[in-house]
Amino acid sequence: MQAATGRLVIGVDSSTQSTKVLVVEVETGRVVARGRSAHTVSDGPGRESDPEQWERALRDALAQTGVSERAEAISIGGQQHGLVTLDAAGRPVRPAMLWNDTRSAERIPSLLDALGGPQEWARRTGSVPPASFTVTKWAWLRAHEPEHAAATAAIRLPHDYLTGRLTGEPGGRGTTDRGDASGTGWWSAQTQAYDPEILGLPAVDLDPALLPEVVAPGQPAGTVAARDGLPLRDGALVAAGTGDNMAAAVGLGLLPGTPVLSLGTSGTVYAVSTTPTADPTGTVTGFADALGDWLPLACTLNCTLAVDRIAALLGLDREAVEAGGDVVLLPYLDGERTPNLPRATGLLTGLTHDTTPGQLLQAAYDGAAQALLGALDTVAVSGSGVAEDAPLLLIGGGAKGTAWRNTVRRLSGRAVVVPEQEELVALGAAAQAAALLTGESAAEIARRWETARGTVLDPLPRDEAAVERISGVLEAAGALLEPEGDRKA
Ligand SMILES: Nc1ncnc2c1ncn2[C@@H]1O[C@H](COP(=O)(O)OP(=O)(O)O)[C@@H](O)[C@H]1O
Ligand SMILES: O=C(CO)[C@@H](O)[C@H](O)COP(=O)(O)O
Repeated sequence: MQAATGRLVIGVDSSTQSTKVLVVEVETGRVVARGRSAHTVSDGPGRESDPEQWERALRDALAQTGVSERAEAISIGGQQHGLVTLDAAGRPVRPAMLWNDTRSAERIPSLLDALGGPQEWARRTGSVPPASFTVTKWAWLRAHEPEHAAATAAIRLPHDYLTGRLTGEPGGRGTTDRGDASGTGWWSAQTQAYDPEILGLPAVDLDPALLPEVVAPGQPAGTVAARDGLPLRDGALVAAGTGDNMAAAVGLGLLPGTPVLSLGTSGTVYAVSTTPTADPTGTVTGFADALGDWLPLACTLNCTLAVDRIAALLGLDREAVEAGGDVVLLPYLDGERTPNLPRATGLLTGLTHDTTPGQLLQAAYDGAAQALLGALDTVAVSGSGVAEDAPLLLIGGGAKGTAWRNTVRRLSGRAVVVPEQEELVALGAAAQAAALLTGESAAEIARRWETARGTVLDPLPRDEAAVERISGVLEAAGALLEPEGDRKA
């Protein structure tokens, strides 16, 4: 890489599978160095990661860049929703329960009832909380591990935890931002503050003093004060950071009218909206964005990892897809959130003697992609200005794959734009950090950096037959996907 001469900032993406760090030149947006370090996630009934491992991964990834100590500001984008519980000394009480841990689904019916039903949750918070949301995880912890709940002196989201490790949380009050706060379930989209009634529900019973301060868009969280071996400059500015999807929206300089499809551990589809949204069906969560607008979003639990797993089971390379056949594969290996089937398992139907392994793999791509594309109409609410034929911005690790690109084109019938820049979450975080130095808005900076520039792939005729096959199987599957008594727990 060319030597760095200008002012530098750091953007971090602490996502489910890894930490990615970009060192970016403020003036030009040029990425001058990068680092990456993997995380481990538990398997078995839950999905957990050790927050201290994220910090070690951050240290490794920063050190790999070789220039991190030159940066004047840093910001963290992180996987949304995870419940990080800290004791009075600021150490994790237990591993974090992640966004894709569905054990807390059992708490949802009573939480919904306690506030007056899904409609009321949507009206207040913008979302009907799925098992991903922090509020359901906290309710689960109180019910199953009361000793851990009692030992909790502070609650943080993954990005808040890392921000706090940088700033040292002066006065013990950590920070978050409106985007990530809007995925907790206890932040009100109406008042844009924590909701005392939700925090006071018997199943939640959470003292707001345990929660971080919600920093206003564009304001810093503090300065680097607690380096603890992190290769950063003392006194460098720390931006508020945000959830990874909000960070990617910033990183793309996203404006209303452009839908985004992100293919990573999670699949997400979203657009910026100038008005708050409230979908009482729960398909779309009405998040806030990081900058003062809104980010209606649908998310699946099974995307690139699930498809890669099916390819591995078949002994195929992930690109070895074949067209044809009538097989349908719903790859709900981790339960699913869209559609909301937290205890579902994968379902395969339509096999014949003629079915080839490549067709089975293609069916896995189709099942994963259609779950997201089917939610696009609900994301395209008024305020988001998304037209029926608006091209889709395709991002995330999966966007590098030809099979993913072609599946999205074939099932959406839309043109697809794949940005040249691959790490949009980290770039968005870098833009947040740069905004602290220049006084511009982070999205303006990203637009100045031309981060959304990329290859345009023309639309393919929409494969209506495949879309209908998938919805037909979903409708007919009933109890196979939603075990009896699922919603009564
Ligand atoms: N060249 C590629 N083609 C298709 N998929 C890819 C390619 N490279 C990486 N991936 C997929 O990207 C995924 C990781 O994407 P990423 O957006 O980094 O995930 P996350 O942010 O959830 O950790 C992997 O699960 C892998 O399947
Ligand atoms: O739960 C959601 C969005 O609501 C996920 O999108 C998480 O934010 C995890 O993101 P990745 O690690 O897959 O990027």
